[in-house]
Amino acid sequence: MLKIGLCGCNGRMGKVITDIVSKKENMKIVAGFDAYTEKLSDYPVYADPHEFTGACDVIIDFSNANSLEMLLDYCKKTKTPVVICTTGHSKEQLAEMRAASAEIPVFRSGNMSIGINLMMDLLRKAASVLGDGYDVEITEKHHNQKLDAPSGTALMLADAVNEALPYDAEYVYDRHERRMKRPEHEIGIHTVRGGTIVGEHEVLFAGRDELIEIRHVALSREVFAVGAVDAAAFLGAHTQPGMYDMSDVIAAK
Ligand SMILES: NC(=O)C1=CN([C@@H]2O[C@H](COP(=O)(O)OP(=O)(O)OC[C@H]3O[C@@H](n4cnc5c(N)ncnc54)[C@H](OP(=O)(O)O)[C@@H]3O)[C@@H](O)[C@H]2O)C=CC1
Ligand SMILES: O=C(O)C1=N[C@H](C(=O)O)C[C@H](O)C1
Repeated sequence: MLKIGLCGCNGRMGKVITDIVSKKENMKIVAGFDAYTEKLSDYPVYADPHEFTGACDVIIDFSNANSLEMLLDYCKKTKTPVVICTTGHSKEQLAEMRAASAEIPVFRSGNMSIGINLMMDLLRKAASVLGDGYDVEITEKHHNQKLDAPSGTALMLADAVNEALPYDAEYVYDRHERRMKRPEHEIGIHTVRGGTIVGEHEVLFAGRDELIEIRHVALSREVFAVGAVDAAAFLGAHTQPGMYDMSDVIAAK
C-alpha cells in the first residue's frame, strides 16, 4: 500500500487527486497539508508537514510555490520522495530542488499530462527540422484563478524548443512596450486568463508563407491528476536520489 501525503489537498487539484486515489486499492492518502486546514476528506490536514507524526512513502505537491522550502525541509529530514507539480517557482527555488535531489528523489514537471509530454517530443523534432528561419511564438490560456504567468507548461515547452534550436533563444514575455521589428532568435510567450479554461497551449512556428501549429487542450484536471498519481507510484518504486520527470514514468511503462 503506497502511503501518500498530499500538499495543497484542499485546492482544485488536491480534490481531484483525493478522488482518484480513493478509488485505488494499492494507495491511500494518509495526510494532507494545506494553508486552509479544514478536514474535507477522511485524512487529517496540517498547515505544516512537520506536524505530521506518521510517515508517508511519497508526497504529491499541488499547492503554491511558497510552500517549497517547508516541503523540501520535511522531505529531506524524513527522506520522503516528492512529486512537485506546483508551478511558478523562482530560479533560486529551482536550484533548491536540484540541491535536494542529491539527498532524495525529486520529481518535477510543470505538466503531468501524457499529451504535453508527447508534445515536447514533437516540438524538439519540429525545432530541429525547421531550425533557423521560423519564428516561434507560444500562447497559453488558463482560468482566471491562476496565480502564476506564464504557465509552467509554457516554460517547459519553450525549453524543449530551445534545446533543439541551432541557437540559444531569448524568451520575450511582452511586446507591448517594444517599438521594433521582431528580432530573430526569440521565443515569444503570451498569456491569456479567463473563465474556467483548464489549460491550453499552442506553439506556432511561423516561416515565410508557412505556418505550423502544435496545440494541446486539457479538457479536465483529471489528465494532470492521473499523471501525478502515476509519478507517485513510480517514485514509490524508485527511491534513488535524483531529479525525475514524466519522461522517466513514460519510459518505465
Ligand atoms: N504540473 C501540473 O500538471 C499542474 C500544475 N498545477 C499547479 O498546481 C498548483 C495548484 O493548482 P490548483 O490546485 O489549481 O490551485 P488551488 O489554489 O486551487 O490550490 C492550491 C492549494 O494549496 C494551498 N496552499 C497555499 N499555500 C500553501 C502552503 N504554503 N502550503 C500548503 N498549501 C498551500 C491553497 O490554500 P489557500 O487557497 O488557502 O491559499 C490551496 O488550497 C499551481 O501552482 C498550478 O499551477 C495545476 C494543475 C496541473
Ligand atoms: O494552474 C493550472 O491550472 C495549471 N497549471 C500548470 C501550468 O502552470 O502549466 C499546468 C496546467 O496547464 C494547469
